Amino acid sequence: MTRVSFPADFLWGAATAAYQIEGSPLADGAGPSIWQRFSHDPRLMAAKGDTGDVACDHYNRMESDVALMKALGLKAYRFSVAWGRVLPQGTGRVNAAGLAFYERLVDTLIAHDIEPLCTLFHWDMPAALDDRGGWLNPDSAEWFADYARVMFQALDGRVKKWVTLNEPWVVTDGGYLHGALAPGHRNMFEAPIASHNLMRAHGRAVQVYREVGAHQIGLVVNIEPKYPATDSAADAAATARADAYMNRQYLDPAMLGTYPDELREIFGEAWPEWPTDDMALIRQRLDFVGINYYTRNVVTADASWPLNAGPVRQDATYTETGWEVYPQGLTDLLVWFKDRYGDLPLYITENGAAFYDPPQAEDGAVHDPLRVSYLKKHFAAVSDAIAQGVDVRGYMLWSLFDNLEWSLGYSKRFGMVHVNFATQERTPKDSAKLYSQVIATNGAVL
Ligand SMILES: CO[C@H](O)c1c[n+]2c([nH]1)[C@H](O)[C@@H](O)[C@H](O)[C@H]2CO
Repeated sequence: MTRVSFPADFLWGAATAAYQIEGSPLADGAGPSIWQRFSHDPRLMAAKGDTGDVACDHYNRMESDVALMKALGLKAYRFSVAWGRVLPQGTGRVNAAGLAFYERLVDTLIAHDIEPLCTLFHWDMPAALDDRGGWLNPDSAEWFADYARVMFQALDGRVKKWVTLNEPWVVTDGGYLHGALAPGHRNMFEAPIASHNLMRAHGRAVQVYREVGAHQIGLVVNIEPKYPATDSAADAAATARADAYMNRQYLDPAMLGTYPDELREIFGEAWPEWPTDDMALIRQRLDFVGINYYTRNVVTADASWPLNAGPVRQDATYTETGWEVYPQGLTDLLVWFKDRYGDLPLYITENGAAFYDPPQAEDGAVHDPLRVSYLKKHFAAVSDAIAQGVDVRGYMLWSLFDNLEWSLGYSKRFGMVHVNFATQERTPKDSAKLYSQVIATNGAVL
């Protein structure tokens, strides 16, 4: 590992998402999202009773939360917009009060010299659009384009880095194939359709941005590098299937205008023949790509697992969400991206870990040594990739706050700032104190 170093203007920040932190999901005329429905349905929600009704109460605490971001020294803050706050029915009438919250958030960030990075879609589709088929409806691309236009026209200039979608793979795999996430479908024929329409929506939003925007726009994908358990041909094929399904299924169309060949084998009769025009729509020039990295997967051929590709547990530290701590995977995937797709600017738009933290701070402190260790190793991994010529421009720690970890509820704490959900008290953990030093010294403290 070479000495840790970062470019002088490296953008150090933190990330959150609307439904995970805001609370007040129906306030001021907002329309419900599919996550409002899903989290209130005990048949669907794994952590029954955990909803986004309050979360971190950020909707009511925004100003003090931004002041806390400033105190931590953040240079940037990646947030998402709840589509249904701005367009309660998903299309049509704009809810001025809902849009005003995001204008206040952006203005407050700028007043504190914190750059806003805005994600348009972080999983919380308006329920009214789900009633019209959601991402299964081909009209969803235009619904999203219209919503994006509203946001661009309201905030572009104050927001200079836009993200269309957060992790289309998770939306598709979790929401349409395995049912663990909203809207909770379990249908192999639906998954490719939802996935393709998500990517069409991404393409349309970028086209709209090129009409009305003046700054930068990108896509955020989760990448989980896949490593064969052995050098056998069967494990190599299983690894290629897993990589195609999770990683290349989204970057190849966005960057190359093609789907990986393995997808036809994986989905079989459930894989449609896509119109060529769609592939041209999806492949839009991007100003950056955001990479969400948490862990890797070691793969072996195993017919008892989807894709005939099963995970092989390693002799390593694992997080509360069952993810191996493997910082080398971040370096490897960044070099892989550059080699496969070229020298596009990249941001680490999410990286972090859930380890056990107590529900309450003790003596005003929360000691999280495992997270401190995780973060130090992953900062170094980013530095190693930069040293190998990868154009990484910034890092957004996941997450600023402990928050609603989707269907897992509040039990999985990813925050560098502890939240006591009984009192809403915020307490910077030791990891936040480390991060402040890393930001202040641009990594020299590592
Ligand atoms: C498969 O893991 C993904 O990379 C991933 C991990 N995470 C995510 N995506 C989401 O973008 C966040 O909303 C989650 O809270 C966060 C932690 O689970």
